[in-house]
Amino acid sequence: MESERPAAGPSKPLLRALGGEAVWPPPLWLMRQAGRYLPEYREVRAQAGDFVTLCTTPELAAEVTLQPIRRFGMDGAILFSDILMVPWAMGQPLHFAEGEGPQLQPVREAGAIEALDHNLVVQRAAPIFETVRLVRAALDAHAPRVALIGFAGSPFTVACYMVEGHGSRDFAIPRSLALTDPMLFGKLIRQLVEATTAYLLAQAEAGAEALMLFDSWAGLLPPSQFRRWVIEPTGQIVRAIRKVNASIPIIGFPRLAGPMLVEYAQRTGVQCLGLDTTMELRWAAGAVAPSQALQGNLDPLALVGGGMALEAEARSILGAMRGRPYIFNLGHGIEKVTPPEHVAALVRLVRTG
Ligand SMILES: Cc1c2[nH]c(c1CCC(=O)O)Cc1[nH]c(c(CCC(=O)O)c1C)Cc1[nH]c(c(CCC(=O)O)c1C)Cc1[nH]c(c(C)c1CCC(=O)O)C2
Repeated sequence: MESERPAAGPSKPLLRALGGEAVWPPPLWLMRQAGRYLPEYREVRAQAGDFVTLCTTPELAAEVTLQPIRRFGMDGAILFSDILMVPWAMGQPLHFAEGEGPQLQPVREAGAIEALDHNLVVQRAAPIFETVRLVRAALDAHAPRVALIGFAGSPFTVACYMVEGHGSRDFAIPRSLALTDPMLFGKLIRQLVEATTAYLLAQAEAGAEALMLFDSWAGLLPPSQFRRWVIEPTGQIVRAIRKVNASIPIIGFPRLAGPMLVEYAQRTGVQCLGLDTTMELRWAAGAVAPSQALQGNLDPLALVGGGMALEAEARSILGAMRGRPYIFNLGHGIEKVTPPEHVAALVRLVRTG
């Protein structure tokens, strides 16, 4: 199937970097590059009504995926969806309240956790795979250098929202459950490993060329818990994907992992490490294998502010990463108050090296 498509993987700069090549100037994309800082996104978002409808209407989700590519010409397009669409597809009611972030009906007891069904995911998420197909066809036709990135949340971060029911600074409820009833928390994590593997493989089959696992809350865990709930399940997903798809590159993003990045890089099998804003880049470069790509880690606030500080921060990152496989990105998602012209300026700067 893949051989029939134009511009096969290896010629795309993003895929070459993920393959371990020191491409320069480095390929670039930005976490949350589609979103509320773009007026054209706000227009489609208003048309869709609610966020879940936007994520499950392929024509609209494909349109917002492509908006930042048209405007700025990044090297990667990331599927427009959300990490919480996996619990939604497993049967957990999800709602995005205006200004409050996601709201889920919390699952905390054995009955509620056992009632979730990971087997439903591929069927219920069908519109999301259709979005992948539409975006890939559009890129093949109009932007053959741009690679399509599929994604999911990692089991631990997704479980945090599922158990807590909404965002939190410390996710004390899920972290307590993991300590007091690890058997039950482990059941939830196992369901998520199954669901996430099937969900990512279906994205790959629909045309995604790289996959990313977002583990936004990994850094809340002490090392023993980090090994058990971050490294183990992530490794299981990577190995299960590898059995079916030997080549698709996987980016892991264990946010705020600090020194645990070393074990994560060694033991999960990911091809690329996403780095958050706190990561010291030269340390990270020494902590992972030379063939493992790094991605990150500009402070999203530098992009909000723009000007000389943005230029200085971006240049310092480029200086530290030159000569190794690297993908320019932020260390966390774009802020909604980001002026689009600052994004355009950053793309120009990175492109000129
Ligand atoms: C934790 C997390 C979520 N979602 C995601 C994470 C991991 C990365 C991170 O830590 O930010 C990942 C995500 N969310 C979204 C994408 C789309 C692709 C992209 O452009 O990066 C991706 C990759 C769209 C979105 N996901 C969400 C929006 C904003 C919703 C809107 O348009 O109203 C977008 C564009 C909503 C969302 N979704 C989530 C929260 C906490 C929120 C509310 C925060 C907010 O409102 O900005 C859960």
